[in-house]
Amino acid sequence: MARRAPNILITGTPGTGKSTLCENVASTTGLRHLEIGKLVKSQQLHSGWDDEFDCLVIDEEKVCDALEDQTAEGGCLVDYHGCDFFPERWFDLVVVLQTDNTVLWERLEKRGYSRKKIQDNVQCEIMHVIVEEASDSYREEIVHVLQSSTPEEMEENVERLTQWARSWRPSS
Ligand SMILES: Nc1ncnc2c1ncn2[C@@H]1O[C@H](COP(=O)(O)OP(=O)(O)O)[C@@H](O)[C@H]1O
Repeated sequence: MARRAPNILITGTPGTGKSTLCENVASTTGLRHLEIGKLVKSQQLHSGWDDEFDCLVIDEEKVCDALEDQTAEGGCLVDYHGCDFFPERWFDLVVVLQTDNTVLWERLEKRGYSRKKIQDNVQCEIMHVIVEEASDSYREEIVHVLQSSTPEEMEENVERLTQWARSWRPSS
C-alpha cells in the first residue's frame, strides 16, 4: 500500500531537541508526532526497569507492532533516541540531531538527570553512536545529520523539514 504522506524518523541522543522539533513540524505540516518514550510508558511496551542505565527496557517487537498500522498509512513523525530496530521500509527520511557537548550537558542537568546518566548520554554524543546507528540501518541518501545547539538551528531545522514534507510526493 502506498503511503499518502511521508514518514520521518527523528533520532539523536536524549536532549538534542527531537521532541521540540517534532512538535513544531507537526504543527506546520499536520504530521503526527509519535513520541516512542511516552508510548512505551502508556502502553506498557517494556520489560521493566534497567537499574544500570536508569531507564525502561523497551520491548522493540511490541513497539514495532504498535506502530505498524500508522506507519503503513503514512504521515508519522517518529521520535526516539535509537533507530536500529524499526523496519527500514517505514521511513522516507531519517534525521539525526546533534548538539554541542557542553550545551547537551547543561540541558540534561536541567532535566534533573543523575551525573552518571548525563555522562553516559554525553559520551554517546561524543562517540556519534546514533549517527553510526542510522548510517548502518538506513540508505545513505535518506539519512541527514542536523545540528541542534541553538534556537536559530532549531528554527532552520523546522523550516527545512516543513519544506521537505510539503514537497514530498508518493512514489508511483
Ligand atoms: N536547537 C535548540 N536550541 C535551543 N534549545 C534547544 C534546542 N533543541 C532543544 N532545546 C531545548 O533542550 C531541551 C531538550 O529538548 P527536547 O526536545 O526535549 O530533546 P529530546 O526530545 O531530544 O530529548 C528543551 O528544553 C528544549 O527547549
